Amino acid sequence: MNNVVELIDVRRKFVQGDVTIQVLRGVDLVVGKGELVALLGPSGSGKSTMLQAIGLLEGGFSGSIKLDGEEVSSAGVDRQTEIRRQKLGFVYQFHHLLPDFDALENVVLPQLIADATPEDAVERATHLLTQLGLSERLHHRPSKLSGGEQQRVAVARALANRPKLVLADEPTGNLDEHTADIVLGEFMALVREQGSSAIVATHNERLAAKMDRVVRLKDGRLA
Ligand SMILES: Nc1ncnc2c1ncn2[C@@H]1O[C@H](COP(=O)(O)OP(=O)(O)OP(=O)(O)O)[C@@H](O)[C@H]1O
Repeated sequence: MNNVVELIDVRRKFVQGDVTIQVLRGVDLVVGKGELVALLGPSGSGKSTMLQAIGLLEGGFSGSIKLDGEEVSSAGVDRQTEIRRQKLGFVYQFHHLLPDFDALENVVLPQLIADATPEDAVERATHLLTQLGLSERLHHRPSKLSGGEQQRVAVARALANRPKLVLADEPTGNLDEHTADIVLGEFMALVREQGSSAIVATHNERLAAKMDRVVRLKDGRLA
């Protein structure tokens, strides 16, 4: 069985003028199928940068990045886009939902882009949103939802295409403690139910302790 993520010696530096910041200094990480990993580290330690590398959202990295057994760091742009659509789901601190579409449509759209039939996409979106307690909110636009509800829609959207791997960057960082606990619990249950893996970047030790494993980014490497 393939690991879902294998990073070997991943490095990233940012150069601005004559200042160079070496953010990742040789990151190694293996994430197994179905594993939920918390990524901890102080502000500025490179958690988002690491998720951008794994999510194929930016270039400029060196080292090896394998997703689902495939070396993707050297893949072409088209293949990387395909991998993002087929295999990855993303949740951010701020929901980034489309404001002119309702909750259901926000979860249906990524499925249509991935070639699902409209009937299947609506059924899957309804199922996910119902599991997240939003069956009465399907036709609300994001602006008519609470912060916790918005983030639940973002979770449903990330899981809609049954990604092998969900990358979450402070997914509950914008919520109060109680709501953060509930939404994270729901997120973890759904990820487990569909057998996906997840990497969740967070500052929150308490939430991190609920995951299968905690890794810490320090001085550009994982401890
Ligand atoms: N596009 C960029 N250009 C220049 N520097 C950058 C860029 N992106 C990130 N950095 C720098 O890289 C370092 C790591 O940033 P990153 O956002 O990955 O940290 P983080 O651990 O996610 O922090 P936080 O917890 O505050 O979100 C920071 O010092 C940041 O200023």
